[in-house]
Amino acid sequence: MSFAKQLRQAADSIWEASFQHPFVTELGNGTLDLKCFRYYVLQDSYYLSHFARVQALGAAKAADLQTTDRMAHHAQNTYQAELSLHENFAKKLGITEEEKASFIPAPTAYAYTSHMYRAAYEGHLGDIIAAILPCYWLYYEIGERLKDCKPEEPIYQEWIAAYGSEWFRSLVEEQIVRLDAIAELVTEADRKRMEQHFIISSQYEYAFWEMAYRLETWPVEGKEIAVHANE
Ligand SMILES: Cc1ncc(C[n+]2csc(CCO)c2C)c(N)n1
Repeated sequence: MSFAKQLRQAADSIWEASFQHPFVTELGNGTLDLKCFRYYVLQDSYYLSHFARVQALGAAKAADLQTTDRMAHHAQNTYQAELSLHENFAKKLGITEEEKASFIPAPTAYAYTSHMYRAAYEGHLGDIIAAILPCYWLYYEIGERLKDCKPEEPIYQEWIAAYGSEWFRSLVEEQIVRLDAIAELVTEADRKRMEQHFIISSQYEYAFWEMAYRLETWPVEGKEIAVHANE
C-alpha cells in the first residue's frame, strides 16, 4: 500500500468524525446557522493566508526547481482561488472591512496554523506535505460526499461546488503523488514524523469544524489582540 494510503487509513476514524460533524452535515442539508458559517469564513481566511506561506516554505525547501515552481504555484493558487472564494462569501454575508481589520484568531485557528509552521520549521519538504495534505484531501472527500446535496442556501451550494470540482481533484492528486515519491527516499524515522504531522493535522481539521460550530473564544476574554483576517 502506498505511504499516502497508509496515512489515510491511519487517520480514518478522525476523518469519519469530520464527515459526521454537524457543521459539515448541516452545511450539506442547508440547516447550518449562517452565524457559524460567517465565523468560519473569517477564521478560514486567516488560516489560508498562513497556509499559503507554509506552501511557499515548501517551495523554498524543495530539492529541485520544478518542485519549487509547483509549490509556489500552489501557494499562489491558495491566494487566488481560495481567498477569492472567501472574499465572495464575505461580500455576500455582509462582512465589513472593519470586521476583517479587527479580527481575532480563535485558539484552534492559531494552534492549527502554528502546527503547520512547526512542521515547516523542523523538517523538510516531506514534513510540509504531510502536514498540509489532510487539508486538500479531506476537503476533496467532503466535496465528493456532499456533491449531490442541494442546500437551499446558495452560499453552501457554492462551497460544495468548489471542493467537488475536477480542478480541485488534480491539485490533491499532485500532492499525494509528491508525498509518495518523497516517502520512498527518506528514513523510517522521517516517515514516522510525517505520519504524526498528518494525524495531528487531521485532528485539527475536526477541531476547526468544532471551533466554528461553537463560535470558539479564548478562555479569558477581553485581552485578545486583533489582527487583519488576511494577515
Ligand atoms: C481549515 C481548512 N482546511 C482545509 C481547507 C481547504 N484548503 C485550504 S488550502 C487548500 C489547498 C489549495 O487550494 C485547501 C484544499 C480550508 N479551506 N480550510
